[in-house]
Amino acid sequence: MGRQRRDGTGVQWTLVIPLKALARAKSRLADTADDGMRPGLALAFAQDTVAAALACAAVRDVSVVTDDARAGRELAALGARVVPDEPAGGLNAALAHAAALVRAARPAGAVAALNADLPALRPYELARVLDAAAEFPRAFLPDAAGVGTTLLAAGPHQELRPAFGTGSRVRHRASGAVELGQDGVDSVRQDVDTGADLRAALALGVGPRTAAATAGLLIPGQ
Ligand SMILES: Nc1nc2c(ncn2[C@@H]2O[C@H](COP(=O)(O)OP(=O)(O)OP(=O)(O)O)[C@@H](O)[C@H]2O)c(=O)[nH]1
Ligand SMILES: C=C(OP(=O)(O)O)C(=O)O
Repeated sequence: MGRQRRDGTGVQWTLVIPLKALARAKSRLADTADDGMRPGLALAFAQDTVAAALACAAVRDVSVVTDDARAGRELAALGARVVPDEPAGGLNAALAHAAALVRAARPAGAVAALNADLPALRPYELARVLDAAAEFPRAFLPDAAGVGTTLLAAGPHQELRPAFGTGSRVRHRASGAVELGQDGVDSVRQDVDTGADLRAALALGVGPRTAAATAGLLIPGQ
């Protein structure tokens, strides 16, 4: 049984969080963190994202889609289920496959894809977004830059139909997913791709793994 809600819609979500191999992750942070640091930084972002997601009252469980052994170990230790990155066809294929696995186990379950690079994520802001998403068959939240997507949600019996990647806001809107309101949910929108994004996330306040991983890092413009 899912946890009882004190407020909100009462819908309990399964989150699917994709994470590529740490050695290849966060390439756009190369001017901020060197090759030796980026894998640890990508893992710290994912750990803070998963920990906040698991602490969210609207979240039943979290599946991380990854083939990275170290990330899988660390995120399973936080309480996430780890799903293999199949069919090796990139981000959207992996998300569609993982969402189908979730649905096979619970056909009427609500499923949402969430980026793994949200180190400032606040559980109550995530609950606000998921409660809003529960009003629609499919819904999404644009990222802080206004061009991408940080969350795509599909209600009971709805296919997720993920179209993540550069410029995904327009694609998700064109797919019929409802764009959710953006007030008061900055921490769910603040993905970290660049040094400027990292600065913005630090200003919001990041989780403890990201705080430790960025201590002593010279971030451009900071
Ligand atoms: N499982 C899985 N996750 C992926 C894949 N490609 C990207 N992701 C994840 O999807 C989210 C957005 O990915 P990207 O922006 O393409 O990659 P990134 O590592 O965040 O950043 P860049 O290397 O700078 O592009 C991140 O959480 C990634 O880890 C994939 O092929 N499989
Ligand atoms: C995958 C995405 O994120 P980004 O490329 O910003 O990491 C997206 O916005 O769909």
